[in-house]
Amino acid sequence: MNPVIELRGVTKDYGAGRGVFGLSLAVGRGEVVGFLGANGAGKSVTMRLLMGFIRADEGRASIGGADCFADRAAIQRRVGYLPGELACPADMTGVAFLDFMAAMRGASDARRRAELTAFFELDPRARIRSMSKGTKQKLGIVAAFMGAPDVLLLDEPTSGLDLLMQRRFVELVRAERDRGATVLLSSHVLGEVEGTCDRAVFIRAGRLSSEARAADLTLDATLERLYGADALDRHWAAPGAAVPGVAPAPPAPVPAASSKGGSR
Ligand SMILES: Nc1ncnc2c1ncn2[C@@H]1O[C@H](COP(=O)(O)OP(=O)(O)OP(=O)(O)O)[C@@H](O)[C@H]1O
Repeated sequence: MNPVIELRGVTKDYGAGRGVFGLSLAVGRGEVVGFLGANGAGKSVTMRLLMGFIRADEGRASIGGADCFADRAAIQRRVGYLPGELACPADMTGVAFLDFMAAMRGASDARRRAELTAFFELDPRARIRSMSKGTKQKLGIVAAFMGAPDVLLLDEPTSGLDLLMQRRFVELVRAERDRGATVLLSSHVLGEVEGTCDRAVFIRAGRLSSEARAADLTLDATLERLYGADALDRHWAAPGAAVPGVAPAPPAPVPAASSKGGSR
């Protein structure tokens, strides 16, 4: 494989076990890879390292052979990045935000921008401050995809999108894959990973833990990969498993199989 996105032994240590540690990961040209991990596992930190927003303590992150930190200006122009949360002045309108992003990336394909805006039924004229969560997310998606980048880093891309828009997003990523784009996509949504990705890599407590074909992501197998083999046992045993103020319900008795048959 000729990797486009590559991490080699990357560590960013925030202390107290927080951060990412010795990450090695390669995404080949035209591959769509899902990046799965529990809350706080290190997905966004990895994305930010790849965008050159933060500098690794150790190891090397590169995209297309360019060092993500040393060549960050070029990386940030070239890569379509959808952050977990849009960072922009709240007073800005959506249109001004898209203009700003297009100017920053030197990408000004007005037709594609209009097509994406229509596809997601987005009216970008409002001030970002007044937009709903899903509308802001659509704005971020249009900004990330409008330059037709050949590399996309998408951090929880369907967060806040309604079901129809989630489906449209899956269709868009499939079209980008057919176009040959290389994509790393973090997600908590199994259907989205199954619908778009070739394979999934798992991160636990800042370390890559396992890898699976997207087609093999059953719920139980994924829970195990995310939290460990005893995940479900630990969940039920944990004091936090009871909903505050609600007495825990006794476990439902398993229906005894009748020896007389009598199925209806
Ligand atoms: N600037 C920072 N300073 C200190 N700790 C940080 C910083 N950024 C991230 N962390 C810590 O690094 C760990 C990984 O965070 P990250 O945001 O990458 O998680 P995530 O996998 O994206 O989680 P989620 O699914 O909740 O979005 C967390 O413990 C987080 O608190």
